Amino acid sequence: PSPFGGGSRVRGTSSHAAAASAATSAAAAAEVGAIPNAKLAQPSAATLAERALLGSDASLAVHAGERLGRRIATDAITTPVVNTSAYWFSSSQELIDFKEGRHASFEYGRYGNPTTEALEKKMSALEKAESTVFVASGMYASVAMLSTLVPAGGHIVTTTDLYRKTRIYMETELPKRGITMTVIRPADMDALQDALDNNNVSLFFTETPTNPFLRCIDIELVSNMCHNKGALLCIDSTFASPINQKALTLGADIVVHSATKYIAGHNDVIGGCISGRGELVSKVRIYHHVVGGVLNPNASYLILRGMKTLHLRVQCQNNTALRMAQFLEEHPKIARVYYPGLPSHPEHHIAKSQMTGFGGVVSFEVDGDFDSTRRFIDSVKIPYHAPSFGGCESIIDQPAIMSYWDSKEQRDIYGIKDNLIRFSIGVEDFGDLKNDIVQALDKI
Ligand SMILES: O=C(O)CSc1nc(-c2cccc(Cl)c2)no1
Ligand SMILES: Cc1ncc(COP(=O)(O)O)c(C=O)c1O
Repeated sequence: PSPFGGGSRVRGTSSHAAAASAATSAAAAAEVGAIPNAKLAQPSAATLAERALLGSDASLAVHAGERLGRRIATDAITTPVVNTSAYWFSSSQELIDFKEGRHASFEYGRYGNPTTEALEKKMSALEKAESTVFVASGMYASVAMLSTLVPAGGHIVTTTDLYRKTRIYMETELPKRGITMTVIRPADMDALQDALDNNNVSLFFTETPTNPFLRCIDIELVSNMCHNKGALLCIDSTFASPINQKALTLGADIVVHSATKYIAGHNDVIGGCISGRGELVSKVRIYHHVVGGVLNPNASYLILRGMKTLHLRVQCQNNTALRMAQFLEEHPKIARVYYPGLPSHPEHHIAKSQMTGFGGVVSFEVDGDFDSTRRFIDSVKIPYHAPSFGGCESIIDQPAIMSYWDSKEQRDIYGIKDNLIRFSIGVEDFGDLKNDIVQALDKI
């Protein structure tokens, strides 16, 4: 087999790198994802070696998927961007070996890419997942998961507090496949049990923490409730990031992320990922290979590069957000603060039990009306008035305008008050952000 493990042949590679790559190419071929019809395999020798070497999230964020056994064999420290739409084979026999799972490659760009594969391995290491597939956006990740794991005519459960576009997709597209849905309030475990008892539930899909009220669901509890009834549990863990929460270790079957947010972390790329057991992720990957919401390898590189500092950024954002939440909760012009790290949060006890940090987003209600809230937003100087969250630059928005301007009815149904603010804390200095918020509050 090629010394470079299949299609990504790099000229001028050192013998060391070639030997490392050759040692992993056969094992890598069996890793789910390289060949969609491969039997579910044990982790490759390289993956096992990495796990033995890299114990902490900090080391995994920097090196997992890249330090040992990266399929792209060069002497470069960084993972090269493999810009190709197709992969070549040296002989018909090599192509047959690929088709039958003995030779690792990707055949065509929609079926995979070595740069993206390194990223997938890094995420699998951080989420303690058997497999991860990276895709074009967080929304596509949710769509691919729902399209694959919920059968036509199936029934799902989800929660009232949810990213609005995810809700819109489930309300408008799933019924076209005869799929029905029960919507429960995040803390209403009786409603979840009732839904599981009275429906053949395929999947419970929820965010935790949720957008925008940062409600928290007890992952271990709901996974047991679902599994007792043969239902799968998928957690959208975007607001937590894999640093603060490892949902698979708590019983979730699948985790999805908008990599656009904390994972890439620089407000410069859109992506998504699905992580979990190989048997489940392989089904999503096969769907993805057909439908083709492909993550461009240049985007993969930006996300890989962002993940190098994921642990540092998230820890900083956790700390600053907690200090900001505590400050806001004491301010006379703030009516209410929603932050899982505050004892006043309805699920603070759940967040403490399943999260190591509470994230960088603080939602709060200004003690005022629509116009005074607008004046506050328009008076802040450091946070960008923009959508999205989780990046280095602080972002602030008023969901009543940003996400729900088109529907007063929806705002009323989901409790999106005119004075609600979402504040995504970046990695700026807390003092600078606090002073900026103070001067803006002084103006209302
Ligand atoms: O609604 C959209 O399609 C994108 S706009 C959107 N912004 C946020 C959001 C979430 C947390 C904090 C902040 Cl500042 C913003 N969530 O969706
Ligand atoms: C919780 C959550 N999941 C998914 C998404 C969608 O991700 P993307 O914008 O990468 O499609 C968002 C977007 O804000 C989100 O807040």
